[in-house]
Amino acid sequence: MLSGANQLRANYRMDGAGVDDKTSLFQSVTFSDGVQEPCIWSSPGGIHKINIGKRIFCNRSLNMTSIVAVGFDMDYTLAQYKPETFESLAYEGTIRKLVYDLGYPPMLLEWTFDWKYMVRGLVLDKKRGNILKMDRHKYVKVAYHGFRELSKEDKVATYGSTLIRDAFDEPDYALIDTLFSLAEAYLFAQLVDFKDNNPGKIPGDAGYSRMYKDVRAAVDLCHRDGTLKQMVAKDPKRYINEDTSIVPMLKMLRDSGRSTFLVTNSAKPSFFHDENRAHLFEVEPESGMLLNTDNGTPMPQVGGALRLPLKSLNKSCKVFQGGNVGHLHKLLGIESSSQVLYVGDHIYGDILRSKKVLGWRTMLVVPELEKEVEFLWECRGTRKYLNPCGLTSINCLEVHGDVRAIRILTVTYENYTVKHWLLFPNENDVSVFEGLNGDEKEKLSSELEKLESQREKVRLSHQQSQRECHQKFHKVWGQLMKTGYQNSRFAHQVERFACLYTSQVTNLSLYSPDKYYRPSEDFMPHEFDILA
Ligand SMILES: Nc1nc2c(ncn2[C@@H]2O[C@H](COP(=O)(O)O)[C@@H](O)[C@H]2O)c(=O)[nH]1
Ligand SMILES: [Mg+2]
Repeated sequence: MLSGANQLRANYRMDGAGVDDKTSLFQSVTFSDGVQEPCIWSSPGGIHKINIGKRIFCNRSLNMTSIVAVGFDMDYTLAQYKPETFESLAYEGTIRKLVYDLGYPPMLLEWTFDWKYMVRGLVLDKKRGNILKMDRHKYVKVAYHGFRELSKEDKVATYGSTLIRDAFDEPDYALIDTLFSLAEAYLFAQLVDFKDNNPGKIPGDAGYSRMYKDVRAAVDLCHRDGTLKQMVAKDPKRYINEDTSIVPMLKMLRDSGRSTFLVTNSAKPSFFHDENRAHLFEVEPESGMLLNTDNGTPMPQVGGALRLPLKSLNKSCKVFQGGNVGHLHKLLGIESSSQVLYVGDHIYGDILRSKKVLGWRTMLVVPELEKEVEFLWECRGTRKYLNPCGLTSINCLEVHGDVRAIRILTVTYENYTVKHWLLFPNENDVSVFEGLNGDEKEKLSSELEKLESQREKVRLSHQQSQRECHQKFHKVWGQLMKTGYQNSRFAHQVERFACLYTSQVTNLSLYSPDKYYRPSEDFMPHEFDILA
């Protein structure tokens, strides 16, 4: 058992730079195979090639040398479920409960699930039957009623008022903030459509909120009554990715002197018992304690200092149910909560609460990120071209030495030049014609009309290009971390609460366990053009 940072051993120095690693620089590098790829420039001696999809991104400086213990969540973190099979299982189990236990029409049993349709970060409006994607200011940018997109007018009328400061939180809204919620969100959208098209067919003619409650209760039951666990236990390979790099990653951390621990709501005994992996955590292989949650044998309880004084903690017993962070820190020799790095997949349960309530450092696992950044890399040129700030020149239309209109020529991108016109003063301002004779007025007027029509064309084509770019990420919801030009609400939460984020927990082993993670520089809008 470790008692402090001073006992850490730095066996692994893969990046060579260790404590003061300022060299982590993201670059496009052409490798010997001729392929240009994004890489990490990770050591003074050369390039340590890390695929961009596997990179660890940093929001807040984190010096691993001050981390004494690394904790892990289990489900969707160490146990990498395959949403295509696991969420389908949850979907089917939920439908069966709706039909057989809650009286929903049997035709639901024929429904199918598109596991790719819903994404994290969406918000369900339970009362209205809508699914929303919003930006970091909680401005609703994309809204669907069931599977029907709301018109811009309907969207603005329902959510556009800046006077109503809707928090878009429980109880009227539900956040899709874990991959476990993809199936219930999809089922909710299906039921909304079904109710609209089949009045009276939903039991008790329940409203949208009631339907959501039923779906939630049915999903919850699938998790509690063993429906899902039993199926996964029968054929784990079908539902969980076998990741052979987890054990080496845990060993690497332990060899570097860190304690490792697991804090989970889940019980996955097979992980520990297969190949005797229990030694990877502060768990005794023979104890079988994790199995006990399933077979009913009492687990050791650490139910709070009042009931169980610290001195009575049985050191040989390494699995606890309940308990509190004080006990855990004591067991791990943690002197300050910032010596703990916790890695999880749930932005609220694992990350926000660990950071805000416990003061732990955090790393969020976002499996979707791998594809997202790879795709971003591929279409980086288009994104630059779509950036509305990319001005290249400004010209003025002058009449009699007066500036009557300003023409802004925007971005030139790979032989494709877009002209964007901005008028000043605008065509409704009659002063633009003051002092001009009839011919001059007509000439200027037609010039302004041309500019206006060209501006409209550019605006529409720009909008279309932006839409196409977003649709490449996801046909309905676009880029996970963006909503238009703004960060999405999900991205905003990641930025605020996750010190680090990455696509897979095992990406930790691609970096030195002594790495000093540093964020990129922040830019305010006024600094951006000058410094970025
Ligand atoms: N009772 C419910 N349990 C749920 C639900 N969604 C997920 N889960 C279970 O939580 C744990 C998460 O494990 P962790 O390792 O990530 O902490 C896992 O066992 C799921 O089955 C739910 O809606 N209701
Ligand atoms: Mg989890």
